[in-house]
Amino acid sequence: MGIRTGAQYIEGVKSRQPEVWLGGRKVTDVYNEDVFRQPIHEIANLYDIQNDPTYKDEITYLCEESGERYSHAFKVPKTYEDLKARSKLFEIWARATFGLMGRTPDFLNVTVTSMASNTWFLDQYNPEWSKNMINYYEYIRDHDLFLTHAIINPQNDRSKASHEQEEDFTHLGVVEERPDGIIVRGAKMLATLAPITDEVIIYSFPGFQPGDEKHAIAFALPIDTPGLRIICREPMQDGKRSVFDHPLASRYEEMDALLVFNDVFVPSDRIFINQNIEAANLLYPKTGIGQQPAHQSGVRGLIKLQFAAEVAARVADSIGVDGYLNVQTQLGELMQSVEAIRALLRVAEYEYETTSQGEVRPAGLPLETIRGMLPKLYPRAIEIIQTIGAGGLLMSPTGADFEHPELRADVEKYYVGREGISSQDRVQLFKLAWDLCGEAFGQRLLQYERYYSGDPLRRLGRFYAGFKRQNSFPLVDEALKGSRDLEGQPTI
Ligand SMILES: Cc1cc2nc3c(=O)[nH]c(=O)nc-3n(C[C@H](O)[C@H](O)[C@H](O)COP(=O)(O)OP(=O)(O)OC[C@H]3O[C@@H](n4cnc5c(N)ncnc54)[C@H](O)[C@@H]3O)c2cc1C
Ligand SMILES: O=C(O)Cc1ccc(O)c(O)c1
Repeated sequence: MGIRTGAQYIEGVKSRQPEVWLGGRKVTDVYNEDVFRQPIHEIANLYDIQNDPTYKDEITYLCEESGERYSHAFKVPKTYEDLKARSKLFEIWARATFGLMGRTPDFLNVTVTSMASNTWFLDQYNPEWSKNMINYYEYIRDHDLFLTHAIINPQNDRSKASHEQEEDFTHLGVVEERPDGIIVRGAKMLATLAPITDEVIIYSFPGFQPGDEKHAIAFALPIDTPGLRIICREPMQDGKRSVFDHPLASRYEEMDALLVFNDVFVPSDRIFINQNIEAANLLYPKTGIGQQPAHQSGVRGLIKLQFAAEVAARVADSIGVDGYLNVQTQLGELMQSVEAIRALLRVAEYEYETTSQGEVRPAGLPLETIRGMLPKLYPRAIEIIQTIGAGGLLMSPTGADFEHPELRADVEKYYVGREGISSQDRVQLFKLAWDLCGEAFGQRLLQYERYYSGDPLRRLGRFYAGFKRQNSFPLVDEALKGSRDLEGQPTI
């Protein structure tokens, strides 16, 4: 079939009946649920963009073998140009949501592409698993599917392994093996956008310990598989808030959910890892499934940071405070943050690595540096918007106030900005800024940037340890040589 349109994606959503729970209620019609309506349309827009002649040739490719057109997310990058083509896809899609939606279809599509182009890894354990992975990749590519994923065990007792949790099968695991598949029970988190996706893929960040065998699994299923329950967090919007009052929150909320598997059957051909701790723990570090989606996160994160920086600058300009040195230094800091991430991204792409399988990946060091820096730079950007907007962020009247004949004159007078900025312009800008830096919606966006790639603290610690393994800090040896005499003795 090849690339889908927005309408085809929506048809898919309407055709399914996943078991979705929202605020103590079972959702019977996902498409017509207020909270999901706008996000569904934002995702549909992305599918439409790939059919738009302005972008089509840039972000999709014609496969010679099948004669079909697929998204660049499904092309295994073999050259720098392939990597750049992917980067363009990430950028065009991220711009469409200002980088505020992180788990758009490209994220997991590149992950699965990466799994399928590294089946040497699964082959070591079971050739059936790698065959299943290749078939699954072709299936989602041919149908252009949208996946959610849950790779973290629920946050119960982090000081204990999965098999040591108070109750058995709190963490997802295999309860029964059958000739034609496995039955799984337990929970996994944190499946962003789950209710409006086509499929779910389960794998794990490393961390399984001896005794966790039954939990060490990877598989994929249709999102409406019987027994799979999607428990949504409390929505931050009701789906009815006005675009004037909440220009971002009313459009880009990504729902997050806990997935509960109530004895769900996984057919053999959808199993990628079955009860193998080593395979489950090494899948992430040994294949490209860290680096390739991190490329998407880097490009998207850059757009989001740039957006936040622009909002800060426009807020400052609109109230005439960007001539003050303290405000200028904060804005300058933000512009430099954006430049730093942009430069790292370019280095990651330009200094790409080629694996022994011929797959091209963005360079690890600059990519990991982005992962380390964004969880600090984005919260700082939000803090700067809060600092510059100050009390004004809390003062905005509503769209309804503008429309009320008794109030109109007041709101048009008392909310004006510097010369040339009308009351409505300023209020709209401040509402947008508040969605980003004050609303629960904005706090989630911040939490996303901190945690989407795992715990940033442990990541940074691992980064240093890995850096040390590969670097002997030779400059210090060079410098120390200078303080020794010709016989190598210290000069005092
Ligand atoms: C908005 C949002 C969307 C997300 N979307 C997805 C998604 O779509 N799919 C998905 O699979 N995941 C998703 N994630 C989950 C994300 O992968 C996890 O939040 C992340 O891996 C961190 O795990 P945790 O939240 O369980 O934190 P924990 O691991 O429980 O950490 C909690 C705290 O304890 C500390 N801590 C815990 N264990 C240790 C340890 N061993 N040593 C030292 N300190 C420790 C941490 O530093 C942290 O401060 C999302 C997260 C967020 C916030
Ligand atoms: O390591 C990375 O940054 C890539 C990544 C992040 C979060 C995920 O959930 C995931 O599957 C992959």
